[in-house]
Amino acid sequence: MITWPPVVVKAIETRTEQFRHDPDRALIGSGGYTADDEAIVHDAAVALALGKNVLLKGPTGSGKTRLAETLSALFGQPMHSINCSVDLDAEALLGFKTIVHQNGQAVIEYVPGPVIQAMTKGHLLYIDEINMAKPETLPILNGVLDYRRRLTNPLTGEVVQAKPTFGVIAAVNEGYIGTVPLNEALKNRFVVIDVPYVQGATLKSVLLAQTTVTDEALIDRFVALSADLLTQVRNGQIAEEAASVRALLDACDLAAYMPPLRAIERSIVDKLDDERERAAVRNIAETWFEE
Ligand SMILES: Nc1ncnc2c1ncn2[C@@H]1O[C@H](COP(=O)(O)OP(=O)(O)OP(=O)(O)O)[C@@H](O)[C@H]1O
Repeated sequence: MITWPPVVVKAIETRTEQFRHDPDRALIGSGGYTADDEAIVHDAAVALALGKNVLLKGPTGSGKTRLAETLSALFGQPMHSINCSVDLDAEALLGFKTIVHQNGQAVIEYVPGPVIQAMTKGHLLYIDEINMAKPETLPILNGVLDYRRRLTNPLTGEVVQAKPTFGVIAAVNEGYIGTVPLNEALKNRFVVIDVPYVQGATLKSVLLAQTTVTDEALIDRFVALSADLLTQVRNGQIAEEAASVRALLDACDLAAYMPPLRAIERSIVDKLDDERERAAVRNIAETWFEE
């Protein structure tokens, strides 16, 4: 159980009340992030309550999105999402103009994008894969992340000032062996929270909660497999996605219907390109599961 400091308790109470009847309530996260270290959730919540931008840093499938959803659920605050590797242009962030017909007349209407919506409604904004943002997108994001919380919307010419509860959570796939580094000026605007793969008893509880497998002995072997895979990742022997919790959840789910080694082949091995890495994962899996 996390003991929340008063600043978080107050933010939870006021925001839960503020967004109780919000038309975007469907955008409130579902929660469910389980931490090895409670400081992860605690510190991220404190930073958000203080109006700071939070950067979740961790390898693929480590629960960053799940953690953002959990923070949204904690504060009872709707969250709008953008993915910088998909939502590449300004339109995807800020919105677009369209022609609508009103009383037989064609009028141009502005449809606000997720950044503008989150700012004007005081919601949370989740920016996934922020390190993949294109150089031309960065000025928009810099303005939003700035302490002034203000931007000039090029589509309307309006200066948009964010409501006080507006908060930004960003995520970057920066793992144990490093990926695309984040631009320093951008990183500087965040409080950074590391989100590593959970292990041991925490991983077991995640697998029990999110897969259909109920056989604890089988789950224990998957947890042991994960620990071994992670050691090999840290040694630089295999790619880090091989130790992804997401891939492990897939393997567990499949293992309810097929031999575990086949489930591991489909969920983990077949995602790796390098034959040496594939063999390494197979070898580790064979120490825990029989043909
Ligand atoms: N600590 C955790 N607690 C609860 N669920 C977790 C945890 N870690 C991983 N998961 C589960 O693993 C899957 C992947 O998690 P999620 O999508 O949040 O990862 P991510 O870090 O955002 O991945 P990516 O960087 O690829 O976008 C989800 O099904 C999520 O529920």
